Amino acid sequence: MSMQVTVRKRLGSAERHFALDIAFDSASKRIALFGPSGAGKSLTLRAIAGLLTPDSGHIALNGRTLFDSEARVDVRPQERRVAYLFQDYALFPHLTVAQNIAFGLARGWRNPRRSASHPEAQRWIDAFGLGAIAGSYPAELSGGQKQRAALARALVPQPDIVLLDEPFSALDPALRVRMRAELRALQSSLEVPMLVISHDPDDVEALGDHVLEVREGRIFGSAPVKGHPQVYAPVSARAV
Ligand SMILES: Nc1ncnc2c1ncn2[C@@H]1O[C@H](COP(=O)(O)OP(=O)(O)OP(=O)(O)O)[C@@H](O)[C@H]1O
Repeated sequence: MSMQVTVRKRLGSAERHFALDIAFDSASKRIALFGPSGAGKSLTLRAIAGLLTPDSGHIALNGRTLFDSEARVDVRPQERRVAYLFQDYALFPHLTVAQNIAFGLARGWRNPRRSASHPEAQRWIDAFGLGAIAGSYPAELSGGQKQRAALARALVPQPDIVLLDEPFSALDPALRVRMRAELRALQSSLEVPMLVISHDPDDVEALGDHVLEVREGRIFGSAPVKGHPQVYAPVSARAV
């Protein structure tokens, strides 16, 4: 896996501005963007996914250019082979687990039929142990089942990377611990690289090998998580 990201974007109104100026390279399969609320983590993720157009910059994944302002390259989100997992998983409430997962394969706007069989979707249903609840609707699922269903839907189209935006933010602390462990186990068993954003050091510890700390729109520090615990230190404790 190789990822190069340089993104500059100015946002705001007359009274309030935010300047995003992010640059990093990574060869890790487990990248974590860590930093306080409002630091620019989600904006960075959205730029990688193609949901936010930078003012300037360059984004490449495994040598494939997804965005380049100078060369005027801007690959459409659906052609980037980048999966984006939203904070609340965004499962379709009116579709069953199997239909939600098959939706990852769907071309066009038609929902997958309840009765249709999709071997590629079935593979992930089996891999994630979702067979017993394949016919259930999202409202009937536990938090862990929702997470697995959303991940399965994201993985079905065989993305080059999965981006996870604060995957546990909506959970109570006990469930958060369980889901973190579950995602950690999935990371070990899956080949697909993941980039996770979080403001929780425990998430970073469990889910990242390459940690990038984001503050005020910039990469403030970059380190392998185990070797450099100073990434967790308060900003005042370090030289900027
Ligand atoms: N469309 C916009 N116009 C102006 N400012 C924006 C816009 N979108 C985001 N911002 C600002 O950019 C900053 C970074 O936002 P971002 O969502 O990337 O933060 P974050 O690090 O992901 O925080 P959180 O953990 O709270 O999601 C915030 O201060 C936000 O208010």
